Amino acid sequence: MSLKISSAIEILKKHDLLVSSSVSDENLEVNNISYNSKEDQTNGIFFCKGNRFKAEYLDQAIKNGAKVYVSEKEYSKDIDRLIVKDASKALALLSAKYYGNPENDLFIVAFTGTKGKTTTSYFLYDILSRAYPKQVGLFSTVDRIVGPDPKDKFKSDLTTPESMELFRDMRRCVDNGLKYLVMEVSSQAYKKNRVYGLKFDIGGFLNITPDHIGPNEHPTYADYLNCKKQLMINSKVNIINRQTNDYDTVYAAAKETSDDKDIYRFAQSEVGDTDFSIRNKESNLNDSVFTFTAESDKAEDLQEHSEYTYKLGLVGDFNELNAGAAIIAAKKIGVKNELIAESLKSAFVPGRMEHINTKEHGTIFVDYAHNYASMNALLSFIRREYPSSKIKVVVGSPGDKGVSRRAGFAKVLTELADSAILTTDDPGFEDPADICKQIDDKIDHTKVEVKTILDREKAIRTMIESSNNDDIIVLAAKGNDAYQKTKGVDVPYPSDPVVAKKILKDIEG
Ligand SMILES: CC(=O)N[C@H]1[C@@H](OP(=O)(O)OP(=O)(O)OC[C@H]2O[C@@H](n3ccc(=O)[nH]c3=O)[C@H](O)[C@@H]2O)O[C@H](CO)[C@@H](O)[C@@H]1O[C@H](C)C(=O)N[C@@H](C)C(=O)N[C@H](CCC(=O)O)C(=O)O
Ligand SMILES: Nc1ncnc2c1ncn2[C@@H]1O[C@H](COP(=O)(O)OP(=O)(O)OP(=O)(O)O)[C@@H](O)[C@H]1O
Repeated sequence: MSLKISSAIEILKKHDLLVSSSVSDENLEVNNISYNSKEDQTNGIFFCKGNRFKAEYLDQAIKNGAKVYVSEKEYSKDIDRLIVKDASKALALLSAKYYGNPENDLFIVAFTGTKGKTTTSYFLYDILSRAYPKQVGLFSTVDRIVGPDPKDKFKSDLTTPESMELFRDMRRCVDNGLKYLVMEVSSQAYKKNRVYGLKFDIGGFLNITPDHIGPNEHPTYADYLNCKKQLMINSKVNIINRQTNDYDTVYAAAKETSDDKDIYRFAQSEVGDTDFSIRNKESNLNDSVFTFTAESDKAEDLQEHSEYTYKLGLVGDFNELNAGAAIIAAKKIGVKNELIAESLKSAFVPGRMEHINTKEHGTIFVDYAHNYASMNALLSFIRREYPSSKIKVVVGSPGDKGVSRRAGFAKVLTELADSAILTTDDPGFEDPADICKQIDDKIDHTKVEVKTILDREKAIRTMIESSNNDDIIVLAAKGNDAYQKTKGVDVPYPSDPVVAKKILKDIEG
């Protein structure tokens, strides 16, 4: 991989990002790119970016071999430099070029939404992998898959990677023979210009509710919405949940760059003015059956049958909605209904509505729901489908972020749970006992029975041992995370599904 400095200058000028350049040899071709001074920078281009950047990082990068740096400030006159208006935008554009513009060789489908990005991405990844074996990549919060070999699958650090890693991993996808990429795009990705300049073949907008607002994330809801809707502006074909909050704003964003014929709307209830409708036919604790109906001419054109019935192996009405978005994307790519149906029937998403049937202790769901909106969607679904079951929840809230989730959990537990055990979930630098107390203080104890057990494994054991076959236990918010983020360290934790299965083995054999 390489980048010629003259070409970098040309790209920066084209995007009106170049403020000044001080370059001794425009023909220099760098073959190293980095924004982390600790790495080897031999014959490299180094990017000074981020609020916490310090001048000494550049000194270290120069010592480590950097030949050129890109920055919003002139920190040093010791090496060649390109001074730019925005270093994160420059990083995205120049990384794409450095890695040989792999995005041009991939059909990219991206999903955004406050909730459902991971689930929908896995649904579509599975569908496309059946239709086009060994040709599909996945960039999700859980895993990044850059090739067909098991060694090409690894855990993600961010939902949407930093632009440099994004283009690096797209390059790996292309080199490994992949043709399709399914990815999640977080609002932060737009806020931090991780996907700057990237055009998506298909973009899906699932929903938006107030979340991710606070220090280090978005200052206001308006800023959050503005970042999220960028996916619609930057997608050729748009898939939009007709029932999302701020639908008019999202639709207008899609219209900025796409014709009506390239915008597909879908809805779960009779809202009218939609292209597809999803209607639940039946559901149980293992799967749900729903019809997917074309409601407009362009929707008719996309499907072989104007109505098709799917069985989804992941319960929750919100998952039918996620499936709807994946179905439209798959249809647009040309996958047949039968193949989509086969895939959805056996859908599995790590840590999302994973269910464990017990012999004598009810049904256990492990689910990543970790704010009011997602817990409300989850517990309302269970309450509606199983009105006579007791809903028992084990949950904690993380430290150092998302403080509003604590009041959200108190509210949703009061409204919908029968009993709860509050426990530890990624306490960071906070005391988990304080976090649990903050949740507990806001719960109406006349409506829900609450205990605090800080040891998460003990909390799960206590809940399982005290439950019987009519109960539904929800192990919430941690999904299948195999760590507890504690004081800056990822302390290993076996994960909720593993813990629950081990306890069941102990007590049920
Ligand atoms: C707020 C935010 O998005 N921050 C991200 C961003 O940091 P930044 O550009 O501001 O950089 P910084 O942390 O100020 O550091 C300054 C620079 O100094 C460099 N450095 C630092 C130390 C050193 O010795 N040498 C050196 O060169 C660093 O490499 C960095 O380039 O760029 C970093 C990578 O370049 C990211 O790791 C970091 O994500 C942080 C860790 C994060 O957790 N972000 C969360 C909020 C996030 O993005 N979440 C969304 C999902 C949200 C959702 O669910 O919707 C996501 O997409 O994952
Ligand atoms: N469409 C939806 N609407 C509301 N809640 C949902 C929806 N889809 C999933 N959920 C709930 O949210 C949880 C997280 O789902 P998922 O991981 O797919 O979303 P995400 O957008 O990737 O989340 P995050 O950004 O927090 O990683 C699920 O475990 C489920 O409880």
